[in-house]
Amino acid sequence: MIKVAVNGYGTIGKRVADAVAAQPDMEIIGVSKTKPGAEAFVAKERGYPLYIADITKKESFEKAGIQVAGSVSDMIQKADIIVDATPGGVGEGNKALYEKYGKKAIWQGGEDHEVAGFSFNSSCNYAEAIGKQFARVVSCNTTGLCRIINLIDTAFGVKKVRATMVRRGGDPGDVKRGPIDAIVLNPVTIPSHHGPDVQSILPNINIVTSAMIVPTTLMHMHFLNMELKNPATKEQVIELIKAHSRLGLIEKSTGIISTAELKEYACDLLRPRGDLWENGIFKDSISVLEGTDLYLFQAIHQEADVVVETVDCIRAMAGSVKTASESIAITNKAVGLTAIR
Ligand SMILES: NC(=O)C1=CN([C@@H]2O[C@H](COP(=O)(O)OP(=O)(O)OC[C@H]3O[C@@H](n4cnc5c(N)ncnc54)[C@H](OP(=O)(O)O)[C@@H]3O)[C@@H](O)[C@H]2O)C=CC1
Ligand SMILES: O=C(OP(=O)(O)O)[C@H](O)COP(=O)(O)O
Repeated sequence: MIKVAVNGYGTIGKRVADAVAAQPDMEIIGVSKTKPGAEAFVAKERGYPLYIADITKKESFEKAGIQVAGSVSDMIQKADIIVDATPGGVGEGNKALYEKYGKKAIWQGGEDHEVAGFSFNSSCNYAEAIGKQFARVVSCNTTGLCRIINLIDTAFGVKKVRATMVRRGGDPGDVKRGPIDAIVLNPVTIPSHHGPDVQSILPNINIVTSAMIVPTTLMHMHFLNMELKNPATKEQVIELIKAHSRLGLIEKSTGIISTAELKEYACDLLRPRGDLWENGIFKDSISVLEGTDLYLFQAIHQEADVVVETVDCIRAMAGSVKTASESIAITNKAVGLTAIR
């Protein structure tokens, strides 16, 4: 069994812990937080040993009824690999600790590519991750872009991509974020960081992205245009999407035309926390104009899509499973992911 520690048991960390715990070849040896809170009680209920960043705060946790297993250093020494899910920009500061103990580590998209020197997406570069010591799972938006762009590029060749991300302002549990009533150009400048982030995995893709933030928490929405090198039909694109286990297809017959309805659908499907691990591509939006001009809308559940990618990254770095298709199948089966159709 691969012994996994989650350093940062928050929005992403708690989901990664549950996804790892569900795998037949992995186990959670510990999770960490900096202060007592609801998620500490969830970790206790799940049986995940809780470690803390500052061991001098042990008394505050124990006063709250939370048993502390030790310090983050203690946790790291017990693990084979650490998933760093601390807030964006915090994870970089933990690298020295991982190096000190000679441990493998995976960061999330809030860290720069340079922190790990390798950015990961299971359907794009799984083989390159095999045996690596460090990796970064790219952010939710970049994960969603890489999945579909790589699929279309492999089938038809992509001359250029133009994409706009309409991003959620914060997660449902983020009571300190916004905006409340504005459309915020973020960034105002074009291109946004998403294009170069995609190129950290798909370096040959000509891509320009733009992004904004709006008052919603449920999901991001992408407008995607790809100019193809070779002609395609809408039907061919749909068949390719259907054959990809992390690309969901939202049928017109569901009546779903919004992130709220899609989230409700995921909840009704009894997904854990209503999580949509796959891209939510709106089938009716798929258009191929003049044979080579592809358009589509896709919803991205920011809290979820990186979670299954992180599990595959663990497996690749451990070297236990050599192919993406085999790992993805194990991961998807263990968490209960059958992409929506
Ligand atoms: N939220 C999202 O939609 C997405 C986030 N990401 C990326 O995932 C990463 C994590 O983000 P997210 O889960 O949202 O963050 P959260 O703020 O939800 O969780 C961060 C966790 O890290 C803990 N923490 C904070 N500082 C430290 C520290 N010094 N040592 C150990 N643990 C610490 C926090 O503990 P405590 O609460 O006790 O302080 C909390 O449990 C970021 O890189 C982010 O960019 C990627 C895709 C989507
Ligand atoms: O990290 C993320 O959310 P957050 O930093 O806004 O909490 C998401 O991955 C969105 O980030 P991105 O827009 O850089 O992909």
